[in-house]
Amino acid sequence: MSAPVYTLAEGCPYADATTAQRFSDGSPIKGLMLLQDTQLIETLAHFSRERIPERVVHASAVGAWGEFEVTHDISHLTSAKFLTGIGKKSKTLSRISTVGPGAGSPNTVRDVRGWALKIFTEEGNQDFVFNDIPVFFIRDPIKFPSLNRSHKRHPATNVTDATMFWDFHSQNQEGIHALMLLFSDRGTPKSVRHVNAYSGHTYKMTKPDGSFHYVKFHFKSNQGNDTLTDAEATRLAGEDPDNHTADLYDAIESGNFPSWTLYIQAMTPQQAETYRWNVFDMTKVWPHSDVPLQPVGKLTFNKNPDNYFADIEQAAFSPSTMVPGLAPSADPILQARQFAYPDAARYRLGANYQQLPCNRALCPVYSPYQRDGASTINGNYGADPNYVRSALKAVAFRQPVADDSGKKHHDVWTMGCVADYASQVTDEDFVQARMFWEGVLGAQEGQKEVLVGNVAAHLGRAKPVVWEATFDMFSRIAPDLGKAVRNAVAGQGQKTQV
Ligand code: HEM
Repeated sequence: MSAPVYTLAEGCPYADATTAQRFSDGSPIKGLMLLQDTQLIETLAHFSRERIPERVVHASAVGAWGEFEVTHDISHLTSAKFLTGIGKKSKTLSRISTVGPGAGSPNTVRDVRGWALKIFTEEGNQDFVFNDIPVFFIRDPIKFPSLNRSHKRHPATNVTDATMFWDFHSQNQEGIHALMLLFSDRGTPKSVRHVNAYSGHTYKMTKPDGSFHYVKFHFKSNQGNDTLTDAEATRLAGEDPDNHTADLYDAIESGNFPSWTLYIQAMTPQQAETYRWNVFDMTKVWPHSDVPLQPVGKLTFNKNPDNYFADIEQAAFSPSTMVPGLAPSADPILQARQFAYPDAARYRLGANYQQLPCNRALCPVYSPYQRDGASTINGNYGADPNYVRSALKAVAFRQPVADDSGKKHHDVWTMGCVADYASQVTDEDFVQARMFWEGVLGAQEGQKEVLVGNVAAHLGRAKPVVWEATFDMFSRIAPDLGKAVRNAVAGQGQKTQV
């Protein structure tokens, strides 16, 4: 292959990429630089603009291209075409991230993993913006900035701060189930190939007749849900901070393609009405014994990005990006997220971020009432009318969804009044955390001690002023847990006993 001819960014060939033009008498040490030196000026000016705003959360990540294949028919639940027809395949783009730390931070820190997936379907893009734990720390969206600030850096010291972390969580105890998962070894996954991903939220699967089911999504790793111990994760963070990034890249490069099985849990609206837990409360799971998992399809990562910045940093995922057949539920966190992600993408990438190659739908896009703006690269719909209902050019529309009584009952809001609302914590919020403590960790030799040790190591770095409230919070799960955390913090360095 012949070598590419170097040019400036406007395409003009240039003699040497290392020269600078200067005015001199030939002396090696004397000379003045010239403003006409376009190569030097463009090189320096572009360098200062290489960074775009980092994601305010989930800044550090790894990504891959892939494929989703339908393995089980669920056309009785949804009209979404990418889920209809066994064997149907769609191209995908994924981005798996830590949440709190900034870009370039060690991969193995104790944190939730974000798990974003874009499925390029014949009906437009379907984004799943999930986490590797099935519950969330809050259920009131206004708390989201506070939650994340408490996990990040202190405003004065700029150091991550255990006191802020436990102060937030001991005063907002609805997150106890998520905390239990975070401080088990699931908070330190072995690699991104070994994490599961969960919608957490309840979504809706809809049919054109207006009927629907409530669903939760689960992507289970076919590599197994494997973890590191706290000590292994800490060692890797120092010795091999890019460990997860390199692991995924190398696996894909060597043809060892990781895969996940997609399952759903589905409930009718009537079942949701009488279910023990509010299906719009993201701090609760639906135990599999209540609502069994149904297999749907297989996701495989099969291609590394050609360029990280172009494919992964510029990728924009949003829970609001949904194809016909899927819809948001009334979960307040999910509702808030419908706004937050496109808003963040416009700030980070500009008004036309959907036109970037990594985000561009593969099916035809005709959105002529959204045009112009910085970096318009889609032809801008030429001379087509830029206003609605023009008689000059016919535009076809999707058939509206019929209204049936089931839909009316859950989606038509005829009574009520505007009121300020904040959820309150009750004993019921500790039930599932207790099920995890007794049923899951209790069934695995030594895992209760692991969780207590992980909590104590972190809480021990916080100021004592937040300890009592935190011990009390863990006692609400089980008195032995609260006592064990108290003893472990008091006796840091001694062996943990539960
Ligand atoms: C009120 C609640 C939430 C708000 C306001 C919120 C907001 C945000 C924002 C602003 C970003 C950065 C987006 C960007 O710059 O492109 C982000 C990223 C992300 N969020 Fe959330 N978030 C919320 C809850 C959640 C929940 C519950 C999950 C998982 C179930 C989640 C998963 C993610 C993931 C995976 C990313 C990274 C997306 C990517 O890779 O580009 N978030 N969130």
